[in-house]
Amino acid sequence: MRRPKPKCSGARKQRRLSEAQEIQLLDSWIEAGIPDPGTNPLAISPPPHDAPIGRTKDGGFSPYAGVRFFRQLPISQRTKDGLAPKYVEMSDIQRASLPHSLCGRDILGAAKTGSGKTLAFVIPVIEKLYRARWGPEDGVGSIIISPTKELAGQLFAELKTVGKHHSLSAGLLIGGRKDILVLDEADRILDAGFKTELDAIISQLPKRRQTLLFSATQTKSVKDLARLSLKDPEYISVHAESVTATPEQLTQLAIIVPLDQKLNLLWSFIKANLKSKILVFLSSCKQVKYVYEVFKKLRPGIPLKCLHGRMKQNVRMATYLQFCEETSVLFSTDVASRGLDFSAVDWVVQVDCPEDIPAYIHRVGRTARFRNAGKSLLFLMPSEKEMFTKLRAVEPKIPIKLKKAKEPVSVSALLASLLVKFPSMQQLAQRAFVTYLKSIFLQKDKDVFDVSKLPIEDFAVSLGLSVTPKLRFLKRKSNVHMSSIETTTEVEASDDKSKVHNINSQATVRSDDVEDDVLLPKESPSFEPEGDKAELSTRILKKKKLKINMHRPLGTRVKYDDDGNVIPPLAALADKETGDGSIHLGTVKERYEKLREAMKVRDKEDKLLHRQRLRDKRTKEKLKLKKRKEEAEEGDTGDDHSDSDENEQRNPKRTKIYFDDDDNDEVDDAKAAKKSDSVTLAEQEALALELLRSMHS
Ligand SMILES: Nc1ncnc2c1ncn2[C@@H]1O[C@H](COP(=O)(O)OP(=O)(O)OP(=O)(O)O)[C@@H](O)[C@H]1O
Repeated sequence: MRRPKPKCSGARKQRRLSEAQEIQLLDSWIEAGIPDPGTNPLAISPPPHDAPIGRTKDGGFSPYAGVRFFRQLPISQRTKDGLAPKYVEMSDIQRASLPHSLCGRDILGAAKTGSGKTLAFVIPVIEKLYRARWGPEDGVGSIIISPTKELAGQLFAELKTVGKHHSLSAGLLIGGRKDILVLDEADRILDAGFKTELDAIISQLPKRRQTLLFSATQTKSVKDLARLSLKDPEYISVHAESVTATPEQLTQLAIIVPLDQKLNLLWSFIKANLKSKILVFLSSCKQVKYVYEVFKKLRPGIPLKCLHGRMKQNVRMATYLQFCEETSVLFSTDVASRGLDFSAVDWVVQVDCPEDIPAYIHRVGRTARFRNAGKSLLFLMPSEKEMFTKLRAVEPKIPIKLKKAKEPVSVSALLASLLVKFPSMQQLAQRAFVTYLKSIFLQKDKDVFDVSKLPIEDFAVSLGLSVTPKLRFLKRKSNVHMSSIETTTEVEASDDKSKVHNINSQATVRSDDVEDDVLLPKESPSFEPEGDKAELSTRILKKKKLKINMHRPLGTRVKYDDDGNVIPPLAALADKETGDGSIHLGTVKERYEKLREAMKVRDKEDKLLHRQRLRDKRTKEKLKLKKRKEEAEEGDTGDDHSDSDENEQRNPKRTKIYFDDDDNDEVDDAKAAKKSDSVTLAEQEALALELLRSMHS
């Protein structure tokens, strides 16, 4: 956001003067027309189209509560210029909230998806900072918190567009693994998954502040609101009287489909809608990855994309932007369910049932935005019919209708042959299988989600799997207390919203982050006596919680047999002739000698590679520096720049985007790897000797 550049200091002074005059006028105008607390500006009839705006002939000011157009509001000319020509007439939530927020009140706003809540807080933020003459030297003037990186990026873009004539500097802060945070989608941000981050931010905020909270499904929990210390907030719920909870222009359908037919139906649906922009919701990253990869191989005849929380930040952002532009199919987790304003989505297809009604409302809200039409289709398994009943029973209504499915084209056989041709997909399919079932198992609404009613074997076949992966969590359910499941699944929060709740403990876990049981090491009958099994499984759980077992020798690997059982170290060296598992000391020494030599060679190779990387990096940096120097020299030859132009050149952008630096990560990784390599040999030898000693003692 940049102010137009004045040519000389005289012009700058003039500009400062007019700024001060405008601010004074705006302050007086706002003061003169403050709406009464608790009143709804929508109930006030708008003034005539040609009524005066701002100061009136009698020395008073025009009213602004109840007006219909942005130009009638007491906001700066720069903001009005930023809004035009796209935004002329206000939406209901904007009309209802802006008169209150512009005069500094806290707001708790709820309005349907796609109804323009973003501008309802972007405008007061910009105006508040402008009227306070907030400059970069004053520090952070406003924080906008949103639950996902893409949404934060979108809000940042809107702030830049509307504030483009202002001199504010804005930054976009997005975390690497966890989010940093704008105050949009308030109910989501206030839920348990963001508690630590939000509390940390709130603790740093000044007591005297203005807080604006917006969502399509607003929280009214007194406890939640107390955490934010809202001061006499205005509760603005513009669609509270509305007949429907979802946009009126949205056509909503549901279809009953068995689990093993879902992919067939999805494929048939995509093939039947090749000219449509389709957003497909699945329950976990692994589901998304698998469906995206296999459908891509089957070439449906429309571009396919995927979006989930495990993707690199820059790829996520690029995918989001591409889907805004291009007619394609986007497979996504709930990371795309809230706030994102993809343009002109024709269909939202929910292949996996949403966890609750707010989740349903946000997902379908990605289509039918701002007076545009859209359609949504919800796949429900026979065991999930209760969700349909719940959706129909909610007030205000969700007008969803059941549709009969035609016989879909079967792709299961094609998927099976793909898994044979591309073995790496086998693992994707197994993971998709396990995480999906586990997410159903962990869902809290047991009226809807019941894993025991699902055709598990048929589901595996439908994914192309020839063998049904083991589901250890189902076995554990009968004889292990739920808390041990918690131990294995408790994970750090990420922005992927496919979270589910443990029924017993209400602990928040995410299906994506749940470990794949199919990959869990199992007890090895040949090396562990029967009685030690329980202890072994406890050890496995402990290791998983710690993630890194500090006591394991560096550079060691855990090996598994074909059934996924752990093969104890040195098992391969056991005397095959005696068959009793005994090991000759000479064999072991010989083995370690070989390993030692192999590691020396690897160590050397790694060091060479690392040096080469450093050399490449330095060359790149030198080239960059040289280029910058040349450009600067070229720039110096021109003499017709005003001083602000020079500032511009030195500081080409006042707005900054802060992303995680993946390159740096790589360098750090290389450093860490080098460091660990340097201790590997010595440690390896010491541990080997210790191991040998313990075996023969
Ligand atoms: N006054 C307006 N005039 C024209 N278009 C508008 C207006 N306000 C918002 N829009 C457009 O409407 C679309 C939806 O707006 P926005 O993303 O703010 O909705 P939202 O209520 O925040 O939705 P969600 O609940 O999904 O987050 C955007 O494309 C935005 O540019």
